[in-house]
Amino acid sequence: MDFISKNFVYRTLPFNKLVQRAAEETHKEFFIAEDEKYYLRSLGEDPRKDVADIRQQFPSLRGDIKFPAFFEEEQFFSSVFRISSPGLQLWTHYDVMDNFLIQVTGKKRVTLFSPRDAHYLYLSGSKSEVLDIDNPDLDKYPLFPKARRYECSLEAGDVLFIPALWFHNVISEEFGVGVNVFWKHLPSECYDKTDTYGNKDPVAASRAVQILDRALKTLAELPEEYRDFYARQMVLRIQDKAYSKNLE
Ligand SMILES: O=C(O)CCC(=O)C(=O)O
Ligand SMILES: [Fe+2]
Repeated sequence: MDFISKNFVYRTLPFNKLVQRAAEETHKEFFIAEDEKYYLRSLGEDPRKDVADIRQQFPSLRGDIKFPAFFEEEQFFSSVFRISSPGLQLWTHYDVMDNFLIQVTGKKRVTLFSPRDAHYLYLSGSKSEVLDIDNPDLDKYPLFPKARRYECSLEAGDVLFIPALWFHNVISEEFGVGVNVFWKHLPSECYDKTDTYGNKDPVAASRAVQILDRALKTLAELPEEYRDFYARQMVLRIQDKAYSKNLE
């Protein structure tokens, strides 16, 4: 799926039909093409306001789902049902919560990139513009090969811990059913209250970015030579004051 050219559409189907279509490679009934792929990412009761909780939206599955006991119930954020066709690839992105990705059936390849390699990923918001991570366009994305990648294969019964801010790209190698659970590891007030997907930046981060945008506008009032001089000082100050010395 390509979030820039939006090569996908949102459609409604009865659940059994969705499962049937996601499980077959060619369809007798389809929306666009007989080999189209399907992806379900479950939502909350009111998708604009509520977060997904598989225990509420799919109560008959409630008893089947036990989240690994790595966090307190009050840290729970959401649990998302994910069903995908074979061959479906989800763009590289980060989420702001810690996450267990639980594979129920099928096989997935998950490629992770460290948050520290973000500057090689050509980000647009929380998503990377590099879609074909196995065969990237090096004229457009020359720094991409510098990003260290960590790959793993998820099979039925496997659970992958994806820490907050770690980029992930997911390819379903088979028809797959999975569930993921996001939880807050920062104090609750750090998170954006309007976030329903677990991918809005923490409030302090969004505020800092807004202030930076204002600083950039202000710098633009200066002639080039001066703007360059003060911008470089500011970069050095950010590196000195805000970069972590504890991370490799
Ligand atoms: O497995 C998938 O389809 C996507 C998983 C994902 O993006 C997540 O768990 O945050
Ligand atoms: Fe994700």
